[in-house]
Amino acid sequence: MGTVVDAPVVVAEEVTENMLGGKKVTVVFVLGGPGSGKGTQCANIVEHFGFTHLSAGDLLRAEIKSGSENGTMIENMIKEGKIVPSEVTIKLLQDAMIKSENDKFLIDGFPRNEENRAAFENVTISFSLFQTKISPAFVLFFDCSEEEMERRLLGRNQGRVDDNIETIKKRFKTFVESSLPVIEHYSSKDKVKKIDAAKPILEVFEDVKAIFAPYVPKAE
Ligand SMILES: Nc1ncnc2c1ncn2[C@@H]1O[C@H](COP(=O)(O)OP(=O)(O)O)[C@@H](O)[C@H]1O
Ligand SMILES: Nc1ccn([C@H]2C[C@H](O)[C@@H](COP(=O)(O)OP(=O)(O)O)O2)c(=O)n1
Repeated sequence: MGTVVDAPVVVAEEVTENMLGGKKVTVVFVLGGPGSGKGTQCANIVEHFGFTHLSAGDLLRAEIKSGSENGTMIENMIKEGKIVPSEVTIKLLQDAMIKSENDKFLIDGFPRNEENRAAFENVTISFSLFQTKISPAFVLFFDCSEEEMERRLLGRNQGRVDDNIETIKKRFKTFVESSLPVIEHYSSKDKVKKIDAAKPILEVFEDVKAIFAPYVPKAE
């Protein structure tokens, strides 16, 4: 019998729960197909419940505009309806969370695939052996038909390079193939709060409000 030599294992000195930038954070993932109304409802939640809204798509579009070295790659992925590699998106989200003075975050449009999810759950803080495991308090899922989402995206009129019928079809395919499995994963852990997002904006917000009731900010 030969000698079995174990491969060296690097172990984090400490694994913490939801600690980031010296604070304990509350994270809600906001998921749903393109055009399901995530951004619209996040704006309402910010106003009523004091969360900070971090849209993965907005952060990626800002990165393109800033002229960063990843800009062209990100733009091409977005035009093709594909998902940008996790390390890029997670760095943007992590930096924004650390920079913010808030400790309650709505993370909109993330995680969009299994790679996004697994990578975020084991974020390693740079420059240290500390590792923090960030898991969401719950996942808000806006459920809407493709027909309705297509109508909304074609009417959104924000000059986005991906709101054209050809890219929209690709985004729907990516959503079904890559994002729905993430929702199923959280569903199996009883973490998904599903909303009927086909209703008018104010009615959708009534349902959202009921879910966020435990997060009413304390009166000053
Ligand atoms: N419940 C709704 N009913 C009708 N239109 C909506 C509703 N929610 C959002 N919209 C509109 O649909 C478009 C897409 O909404 P948005 O919030 O940008 O979606 P997402 O962030 O999921 O892509 C926007 O033009 C928005 O004004
Ligand atoms: N986690 C994410 C979120 C968005 N993206 C890219 C790919 C998506 O099609 C675009 C647009 O996402 P955004 O959330 O802004 O918009 P939609 O939900 O598609 O309307 O950004 C990504 O690569 N990874």
